Amino acid sequence: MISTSGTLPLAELARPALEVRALTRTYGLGTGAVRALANVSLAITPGSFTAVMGPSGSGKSTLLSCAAGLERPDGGRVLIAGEDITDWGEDQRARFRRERIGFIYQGFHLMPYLTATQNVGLPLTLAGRRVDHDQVRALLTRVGLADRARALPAVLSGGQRQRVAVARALITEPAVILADEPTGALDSVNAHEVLRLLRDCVDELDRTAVMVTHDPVAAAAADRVVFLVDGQVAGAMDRPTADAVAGQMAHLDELVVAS
Ligand SMILES: Nc1ncnc2c1ncn2[C@@H]1O[C@H](COP(=O)(O)OP(=O)(O)OP(=O)(O)O)[C@@H](O)[C@H]1O
Repeated sequence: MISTSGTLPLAELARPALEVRALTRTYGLGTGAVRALANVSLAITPGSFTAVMGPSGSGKSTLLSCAAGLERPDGGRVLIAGEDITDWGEDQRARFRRERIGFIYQGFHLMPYLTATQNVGLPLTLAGRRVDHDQVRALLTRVGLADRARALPAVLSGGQRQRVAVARALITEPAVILADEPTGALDSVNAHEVLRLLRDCVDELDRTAVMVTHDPVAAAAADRVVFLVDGQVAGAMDRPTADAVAGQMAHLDELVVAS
């Protein structure tokens, strides 16, 4: 789905923000080998919000890790904004990751000794780029934390910490934001707020987001849900509702049989 603001340049609209082609990832060898991903292909449209769901062990985290270049697939390709990162060395992938991918984790992963402002600016600092303090202030305002700019994570609530993490994920204007269970550690009010922020990132800032979640309510914030079962894409749902997603999750085995 394309953002309603329609401000993305045509060239960017034409190519996926993230594409994985025939991705395969196996852990271990011989009889103990586990096939975490088996021939997974996905193309994520710029300016869209995609949820990835599936049972425990279905390959969701492995998919995000491969998409981010944290892990190398055994087979297949990973392209971010048209750049094929599959064969790059670790240093090149790490640099690219810092600049072009925004991460949001279930456990926030903020630096405990840095203020909210410093945490938001950290990806730029690590990339050796100047931190634009007006941009950091604007992002903290967007996530509703303008008055907590100097706070350390320890004095922020879980919801506030995750909102700092959302601002941090946006600072480099990444090609794609990858969120692994971003609401998993939050109560429903804070979860709702974080989902609203992710939605706004897509609708108002033309960002692209891919979120792994177990929660049908969270998945319903996305434009599309992709279902994984046993390391394979087992179906997708556009314009999901929480009830429809929950219904589909209850029948995933049938989807695999049908696919
Ligand atoms: N480093 C690893 N070494 C061995 N096996 C692994 C490793 N990482 C993942 N696996 C296996 O690969 C499969 C997919 O794991 P993955 O973590 O991607 O699933 P998931 O859908 O994210 O699960 P969950 O919802 O429980 O987080 C599982 O069978 C898992 O045990």
